[in-house]
Amino acid sequence: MSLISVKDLTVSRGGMPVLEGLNLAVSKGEILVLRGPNGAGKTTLLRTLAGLQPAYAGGVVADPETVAYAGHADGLKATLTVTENLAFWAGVYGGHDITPALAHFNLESLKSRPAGNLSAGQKRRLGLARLMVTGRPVWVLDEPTVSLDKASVAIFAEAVKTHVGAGGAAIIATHIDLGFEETVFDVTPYKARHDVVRNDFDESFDEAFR
Ligand SMILES: Nc1ncnc2c1ncn2[C@@H]1O[C@H](COP(=O)(O)OP(=O)(O)OP(=O)(O)O)[C@@H](O)[C@H]1O
Repeated sequence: MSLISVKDLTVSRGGMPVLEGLNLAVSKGEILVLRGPNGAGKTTLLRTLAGLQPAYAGGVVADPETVAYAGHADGLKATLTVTENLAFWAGVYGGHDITPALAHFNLESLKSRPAGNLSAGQKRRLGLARLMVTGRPVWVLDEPTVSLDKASVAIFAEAVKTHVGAGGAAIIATHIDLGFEETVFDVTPYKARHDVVRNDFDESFDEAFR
């Protein structure tokens, strides 16, 4: 049985359909990697899967409290320390131990540092460590490796493998090969017809005619 599925889903941005006719399902142990060019609609789809925006048509089927989402913004509290941030999220999600997350993402030496004083890559590591304290089965991740160095990418990939190996699942938009045994879902063929004109109208063209 799938942990999350969508049937004939249309997702939208600014009230306009971006992708339509989407059918997909993810079960325990599976990693689904979303591909498609910039602006294709991957973020829009992920945000809809995570329940951060409503579906335009069709729907997402998942039990409540299924998805943990990590998007472009890290969602960190700048004045709280690394430990306090993780403890905060553990509290929100139901009290999971933060020790393995601190250890796995090499955050122990930074644990008393306010999140606002971390480097971009360290912030990203903390944002991803947050996933481990949620206890949620489906990790929905939008370009999770941005700002990460090679070693941190490997640490992140290991966390995902461990999570899915323990019966979780992940849906990830990424342009890089993370070495997973994954199912690839290219969103390109699902581009909504209504979106064609708007997407083809690029900014330089716009500038030239102001
Ligand atoms: N706030 C907004 N209002 C209207 N349209 C938007 C808004 N944000 C994004 N879009 C448009 O929606 C479409 C889908 O964007 P989305 O961010 O989902 O693409 P993406 O596949 O994640 O791109 P990337 O690979 O660049 O991150 C794009 O054409 C984009 O320009």
